[in-house]
Amino acid sequence: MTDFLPLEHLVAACHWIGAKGWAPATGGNMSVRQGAEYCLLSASGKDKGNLTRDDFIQVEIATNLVPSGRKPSAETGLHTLIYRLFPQAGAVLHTHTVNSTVLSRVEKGNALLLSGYEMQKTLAGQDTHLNTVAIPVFDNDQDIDALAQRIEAFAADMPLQYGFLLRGHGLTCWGKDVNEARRHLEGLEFLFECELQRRLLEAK
Ligand SMILES: CSC[C@@H](O)[C@@H](O)C(=O)COP(=O)(O)O
Ligand SMILES: [Zn+2]
Repeated sequence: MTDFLPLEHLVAACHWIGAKGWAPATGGNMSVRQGAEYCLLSASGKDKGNLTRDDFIQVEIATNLVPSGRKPSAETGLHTLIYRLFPQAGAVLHTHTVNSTVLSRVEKGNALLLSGYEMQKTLAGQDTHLNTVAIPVFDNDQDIDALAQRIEAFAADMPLQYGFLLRGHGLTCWGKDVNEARRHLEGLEFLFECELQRRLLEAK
């Protein structure tokens, strides 16, 4: 695995996420696609800001089976769902930030609507602040299989793009490669902070 450049990029992304404080106290998980059948997922329960290559575990996308018998993320089923839904997805990042945790609770509906922000253009395919970008919000669940099934059913009617929020939990986002997933994470996090502050100020 030493020559697998996307994994090097992912390890660097994990360190960046840790330095940002977006994966506190072992929260968060990260993965990268390894061909059509497998992905490499962060080990469960580790400090994601300090991961090394050896902390990534191969998982079969179709089955969630782990050839090594090691223990990947408790949220493996959400990563493999993204890789199954989107053959072009190359990396998935899940973070626990204050903005995503709070905003996903304040928003009572099933989507966070973002419009009027120039930074929407950090999201692939968005070219104007005049669009409305809907980020789905799913109620959190400790049963990851059930949660993945709920998300998959939603996606059958309304294709997912960029990422989704888990209420009171955090953001899961992806991209065609680690760089794009990082840009989506940073862009969405910026937008969440703006939206939270806008709601706070306009409520006064
Ligand atoms: C630190 S509690 C958070 C976990 O329950 C989970 O939501 C999480 O993001 C990290 O789980 P992990 O199994 O380490 O990938
Ligand atoms: Zn989590």
